[in-house]
This record gives sequence, structure tokens and C-alpha cells, in this order.
Amino acid sequence: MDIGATHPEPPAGGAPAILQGLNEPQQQAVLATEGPLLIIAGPGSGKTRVITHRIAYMVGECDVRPWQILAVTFTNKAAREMRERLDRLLLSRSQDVTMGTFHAVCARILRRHGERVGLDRNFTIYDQDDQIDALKSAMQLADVDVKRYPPRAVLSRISAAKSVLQDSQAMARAAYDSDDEYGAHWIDTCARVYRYYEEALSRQNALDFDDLLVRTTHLLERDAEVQAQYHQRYRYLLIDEFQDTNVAQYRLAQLLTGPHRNLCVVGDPDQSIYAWRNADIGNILSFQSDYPNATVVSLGQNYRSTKNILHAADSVISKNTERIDHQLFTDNPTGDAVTLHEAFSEEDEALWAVDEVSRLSRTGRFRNGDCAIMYRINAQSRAFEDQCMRQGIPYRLVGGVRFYHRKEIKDAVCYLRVVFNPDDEVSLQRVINQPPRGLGAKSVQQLTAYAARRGLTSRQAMREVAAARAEKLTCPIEVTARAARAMADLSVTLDRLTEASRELGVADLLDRALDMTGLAKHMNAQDDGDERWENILELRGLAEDYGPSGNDTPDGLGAFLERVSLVSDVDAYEQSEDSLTLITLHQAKGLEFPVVMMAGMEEGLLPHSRSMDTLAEVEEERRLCYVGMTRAKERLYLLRSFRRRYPSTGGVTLPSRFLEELPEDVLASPALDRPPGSRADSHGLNPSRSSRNADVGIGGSYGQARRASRTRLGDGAGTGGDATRGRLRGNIDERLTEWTSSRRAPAEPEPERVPLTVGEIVRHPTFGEGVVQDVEGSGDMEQVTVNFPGAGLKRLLASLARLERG
Ligand SMILES: Nc1ncnc2c1ncn2[C@@H]1O[C@H](COP(=O)(O)OP(=O)(O)OP(=O)(O)O)[C@@H](O)[C@H]1O
Ligand SMILES: [Mg+2]
Repeated sequence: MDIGATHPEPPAGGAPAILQGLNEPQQQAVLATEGPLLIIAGPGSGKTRVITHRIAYMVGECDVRPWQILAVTFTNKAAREMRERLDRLLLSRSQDVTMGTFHAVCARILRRHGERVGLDRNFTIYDQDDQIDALKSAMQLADVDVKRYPPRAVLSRISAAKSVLQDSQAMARAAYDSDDEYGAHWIDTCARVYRYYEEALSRQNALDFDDLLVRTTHLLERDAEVQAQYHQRYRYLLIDEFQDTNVAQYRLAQLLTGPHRNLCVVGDPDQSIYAWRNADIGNILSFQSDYPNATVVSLGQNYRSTKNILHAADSVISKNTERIDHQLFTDNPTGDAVTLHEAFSEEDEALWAVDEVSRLSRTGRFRNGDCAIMYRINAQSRAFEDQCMRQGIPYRLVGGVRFYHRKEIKDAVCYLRVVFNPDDEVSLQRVINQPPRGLGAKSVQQLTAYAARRGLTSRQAMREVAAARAEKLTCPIEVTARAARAMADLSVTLDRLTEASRELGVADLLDRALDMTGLAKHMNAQDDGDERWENILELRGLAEDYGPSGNDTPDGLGAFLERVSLVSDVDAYEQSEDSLTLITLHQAKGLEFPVVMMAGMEEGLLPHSRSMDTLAEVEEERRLCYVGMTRAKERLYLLRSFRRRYPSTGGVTLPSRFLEELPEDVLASPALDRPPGSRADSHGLNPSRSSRNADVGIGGSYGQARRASRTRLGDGAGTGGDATRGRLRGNIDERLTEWTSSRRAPAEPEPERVPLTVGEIVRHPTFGEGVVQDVEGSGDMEQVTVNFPGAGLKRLLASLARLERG
């Protein structure tokens, strides 16, 4: 290790104030300002804090100009927070530091220099819904059946190619050389669709998220002048959450790093949770070989969590085989025991959790805002929302509002997009008959067919219709007179708005667009018009910060649309003192809360059924579990339910394998000595009991169940595994008997099913068509393994999987 070898001497006159509040290795990382630097360290060890202090140190103590620094964060929210902290350290000089996600940084570079790689500066950024629309049209042109090749699966294959900077030709070439598990034909088909999709996006002057990275990389690779400009501009580059970058992002970081090689990357391989989005943990290894003289710093002290929480999390992550073992320690107190709670149903789980949040806030030790409930999939939030509403507990649902996905917002934004970029086909299609103006599917089809025949965009074709109408000539497209008039009117309106956009600020432009297109009137006539209008006003409020787009301002309509496109679910989230947070495990990355409750600790949910086929997938799920656990500062709860209506847990659930990996000595679980259903017992956690660790044993009644569980649940390694497993199994057996006898829910008669056979073709609503590879068990327990070309090997419970025979 070469800690701090290349940094200049810190300024004379004693340690600068900025270094106070940092431990020794953190200080070393801050002081190593020159040359490549790799900080690899566990959760809560101050990696993000080091980045902030490093910037403050460079600007405050080393005469580095703020605009020479580029800091890349994983979300816009993280960038905002970093800027706030820097503001406190630097007294507002942080404004000139460039901060943002890779995508935001790329969008900015491309607006400025994209023309040099043939990109019109008024490009639109397509979000995932837009991408799917564009892809479906491309599939139609490529004559590829969307039933056999589910668009989402094709898109994710294309995205994987882009993430390693592979274009459609390279993908096609590679198809027959690769031993891809889905087969050459599948890759070849995807490559064909990819080509049509690339062409469509280029015609529409649109980029998807991956293109932002790919095109910026191309720009910098091919244009030495622009590259040199950026080397001149950014002297220092810092990247947080480096473990979740993909190949294209790393390549980009290298291209942006000039001969000065001042590239600082910060990450934790144990928290890599985005392989499914093509993040490549190999980037850390590449960094080490690309910069062999890099200073490497590891931070060993965790400042976030209690000893118990850290011990529990460490015990889980240590079961991963593909990892470098490193120990974190903390000087924080031992803290409360980790609480396991088993509920009977998802409603019960939510009731217990929300009750517990209320109880904690009644003790005065925590506020609602200190607590977060985390879960694997968004759908799990519903039960918690219901409970919060019932009990009057305020909550913030991260990603739940999906403001920009609301219809009225999307419509308004799409109008602005078409005004900004006339070739944006996806947005035009969305608003062409919004509000209804007599341009039904058939007329639109005629329009697009005419445009395709003549090599025009739909908007150009509409202009021809408008011109013909102005000259009183016959409409060039075969549509009704009403449709022809509507097309001509819309075309004129859009052109006028485009002209107005050069002079009007975005808020005024929005007013005019809503008025001229008839959208405002239409919206107000709806039953929920008031609510929609309020949302529009909120959008208008955001638009007020953006001026006219005509005079080349960086903060005009283009910047506004960019902000709207690049916003992520977590960006809109603000913690508040009074509100409980509901958040997915993925979104919780980088955050911390005094109290964390992880719900749905069940096989099929965590690990998720989609990610249980290979060791690598399970290890990524384990890292996700680890990320969740290490968000907790003082109290950690792990919840599961015996029953869940979620298909992949199969009705009656099994405890997550990760629960079995917990050490016995940090666990507590609430008393089970009263019958379930009595609120006081099963929902009210006895605090004195929960804080005792050692006395929650596995004696007597659980012994037998524990022995039985050993064969049923596998032979987990680790100290506490057996005991925890015994307790969980014991609880399940006991509680299930009680639950079933107390409720006696009449069983729905199952329709008679004929068993599937190996080799048979089946169709799944999400995964598309696949071939049965294996069948095990029978009746309700019949499990089938199917190879879906679009989604890989899946093991499904036939009674729940909604499979159709192909
Ligand atoms: N030297 C220190 N003294 C006191 N508190 C610290 C110190 N270093 C970090 N902290 C605090 O510890 C917590 C975790 O720090 P930070 O978020 O920077 O960790 P991290 O390594 O980035 O975590 P993650 O891997 O989860 O992103 C924060 O509340 C931070 O303020
Ligand atoms: Mg961090």
C-alpha cells in the first residue's frame, strides 16, 4: 500500500480545520490530492464524507479553483446533499464545483459539443417508457414478434451491449462467436432490432440513457480538441459509489481524466447491487491495473452503526464466497439487539411495523422521521401505506409519487419536448390526439405510413398537410377532412410555440402551450381536474427557473427538459422529521437512518425469485441485504410474514436464507407466548424483552422443530445459523397451526391442471416464450424450470406462474 505518497505537503501552520473530524486514514485520503487514488472501504466508514472534505480541502487549502473539480455521484439527490455540505464547509464557493450523475454530466457535455459528432443540440432524452415505445416501432420495422421477444427483455439486452460500448454491428458479429446462454439466434435478433432502434433514435434526434454515456465517450475518443478542453477544465475528478459503475462509465472517467491522472474513486465491492443494470465490479480491478501506482486507502472504522448491527451485517456478508474479506470495527456502543419479527400475513407485518414506529416515537427516543421501512420490490409498499393511513402516521414513499409519470405531467412535458425537438416521434405520438381532436389510431397510422414512404418525420408530414391546406390543395394523406384539419392546426400551433420558445421563459411557454393546444381546457373539464391542475402548477413552479431557449442559454428549455428526464425516484425524496420513510433496498443505497425495518425477509423476495438461479445472483441479493442492514444506525428490525400473496414466495413462505446467517448473539424476537391475533401481544414489542439478547434462547419447544428444519432448510454455515433457523422454523410450525385453525379460511378449489412435460413450449406474461427444462413435484407443488430466451432460466411454481401452453 502506498498511502499518501504522492500528495504535496499540507500547508504549514498546523492541521487545517477541514481535517478535524476525520480519522487518520480519512485524513490521508483527503491529503492525497494529486494522482490516482482508490478508496475501498465498508459501509458507514466515511467514504462520502472523505469526498466532500477532499473537495473542501483542495479549494480551501490548496488553491484549486472550484470549477476545476468534477464530482460524480450516484443520484442527483446525493449531488445536492454534497453541495449543501460543501457550502457549509466552503461558505458557498461550492456553486462552481461541477457535481452530478454520469448521465447529467454527459447531457451537459453533449449539449455543448454534441454537434461535433453529428448530434443536434435539441436532442430529447428518452426515459424507459419512451424507449419501449420506440423499441416496439423498431421491432415492427424489423419484423420481430413482440410476443416471442418481449420488448423489455430485448431492451435490456441492447442496454447491456451499450453499457460495454458495443454497437449493433459488433453485437451481431459477436452473436455467433459467443457462448451466450440464450443462444446465437436470440442475440442476432436483438442485434437486428438494435440496428433499427439506433436508426429510429437518430432520426428522432433522441438519446436514451445509455446513449448519453456512449455518445460522450465517442465524442471524447474521436475529438482530441474537445478532450483537451475538458482536461484543461477539470483537473480533479472524484467518483462516489464506484462499485456500481459500468464499463462505459469507467471508460468515460478515464477519458475525462487528463495527463494529470487526478482520478479519485471511492467504493465498496460488498455494496455492489446493480449488476442487473450492467454495473461491473471488474472496474475496481481495472482501476488497479490501469493505475498501478495509485494511492490506495482503506477505511476500517464504521461511524454509523452499533456494534450489534455491524456484527449482524458482517455475519451475513461473510457468507459470500466471491469477496475480499475485510473487517470493519466501530467504537459505537453495543446497542440494542437486532429484532426478528414474524407476522402471519403482509397486513400483519405492516400493522406490527407501523405500531412499532408509533411506539418508538412515544418513547421520545426516536421520531417518525428517524425510521425507514425497506423492502425488495415496490409492490410491498402498499400494505405499509395502508397501515400508515389507517393509523394517521405521516410517511414519505420514495418513488411512489412518480410525479413525472402522471398523465397530465407527461402530456405537458411531451408538448414541450415536441416544441423543443420537432423530430421527437415518441412524444408527438403521445400528444397527437391529446386532448382528443379527431386524430384517431387510423389517421395517425396513415400519417406515419405516408411519412415513412417519403422519408419524412411525422412532423414534417404534418407540415405538408398544413401547407396543402393553406393553399387549398387536396390533403396529401388519405384521411377524413376533420383529421386533415386537425393535423394542419396542430402543426401550425406547434410551429408557433417553437418560435415562441426563443423568447418566452419556460413557465410562460408552458402556459401558452397548455392554452393553445387545448390541454388546459380539457384537463379542467375532467372530474379530477383540480388535482391535475395543481400538479401542473407544481411543474410550472419548477419551470420558473428556466429562461428562453433562443439566446443559447444553458438554462433554457433544453436544460429544463433534461432535468425532467434525468430525475430519479430518490431525487425527489426529502427526509422530514415527522414522516416515516418507505423505500426500496436499492434506493436506500448511501442513506442512513436511526431505525431500519427490513420487511419481507423471505425466500422469493430476498433473495428474489428472479435472482436465485446462480451463485452470482444470490450473492448480489446478499449484498442487497447487507446494504439494507448497514443503513441502520441504532435499531435494526428484520420482518417476515408466513403468508404472502406474492407469487414467487408461493403463498406460504420460507424464511430468507439470510436470516439463517445471522449470529444468534445479537438477536431478539418478541414473545410468542400469547395467541396470535391479540394486538397487545403480537404487535406490541416488549421493550425490556427486545433489548435482552442472550436470554432469547432456543430451548424446549423449538428444539424438535430445529432438528426438523436442518434437513428442510439446508445446512447453513456460521455460528448462529442453526439456532436462528430453529427458531424461525419453530415459529413457523407453531404459528401456522394456530393461524390455520383460528382462521379456517375455506380453500379455493383449484382448477385441475395437466402436468407440463420437458421440451414443451410455454408462454409467461412477463418472460415471454420459453422451453420447459425440468419438472419436479406434482399438484400445487409442481415446480417447472423454464428457459426463457428473453429472461434466462426460471424456476416457477406451476400453480401460480400463469403459464400458458405455447
Ligand atoms: N471521522 C468521523 N467522525 C465522525 N463521524 C463520521 C466520521 N466519518 C464519517 N462519519 C459519519 O459516519 C456516517 C457514515 O459516513 P458516510 O456516509 O460518509 O459513509 P460511507 O462510507 O459513504 O457509507 P456508505 O458505504 O453507506 O455510502 C455519516 O453520518 C458521517 O457523518
Ligand atoms: Mg457513501
